[in-house]
Amino acid sequence: MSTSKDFSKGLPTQHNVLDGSKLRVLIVHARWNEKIVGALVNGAIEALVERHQVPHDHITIETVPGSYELPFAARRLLDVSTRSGAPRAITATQYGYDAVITIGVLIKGETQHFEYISEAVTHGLTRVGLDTGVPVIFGVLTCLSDEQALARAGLTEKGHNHGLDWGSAAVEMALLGQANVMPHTG
Ligand SMILES: Nc1c(NC[C@H](O)[C@H](O)[C@H](O)CO)[nH]c(=O)[nH]c1=O
Ligand SMILES: CC(=O)[C@@H](O)COP(=O)(O)O
Repeated sequence: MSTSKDFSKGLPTQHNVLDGSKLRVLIVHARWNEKIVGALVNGAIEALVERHQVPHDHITIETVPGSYELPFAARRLLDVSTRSGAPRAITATQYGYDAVITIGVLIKGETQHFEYISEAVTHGLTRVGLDTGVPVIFGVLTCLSDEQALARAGLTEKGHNHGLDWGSAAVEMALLGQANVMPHTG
């Protein structure tokens, strides 16, 4: 049984060896809650580049106003990626990216806006992934306070930047099903 002392948040590290050097990754992030979103985006990029060797020029970053726009933008940007003449991704889909990381920070206010947006974004992003066959990483924090959001972006003393996990999740999911890429996890 783990205690709070040896409990560490985030993904375990055995998949950090996955080679993402041939992958093309799209990051779409909201501009709401800019400071927190910025830290999460940086965490995702750090994981892609430093843990998984994704080349900087294989990472495309686009922004949208708020989290509600993320599902539409993810789908639209995937669709135009097939028409842009960009080099093809390594996965066998018609799209130019092997994975999409969507990032936003929803913080509960006084009304039910938070609940409606959270639910719509969650379902929308799930749908984009299943409809396109391109893994869509759910990098949307749904927080009840500013403090919760800051901690999950690694901006507090004991916080953990979830963007790091999202970068690794994107690589793992992009490589899913490809021969000889999964480390033996015993
Ligand atoms: N309140 C938050 C929003 N709200 C904006 C919506 O996401 C959307 O842009 C607007 O309703 C227009 O369609 N977005 C966040 O990302 N975070 C929030 O806390
Ligand atoms: C995430 C939200 O929708 C929220 O920030 C909106 O705040 P409010 O409910 O006070 O309008």
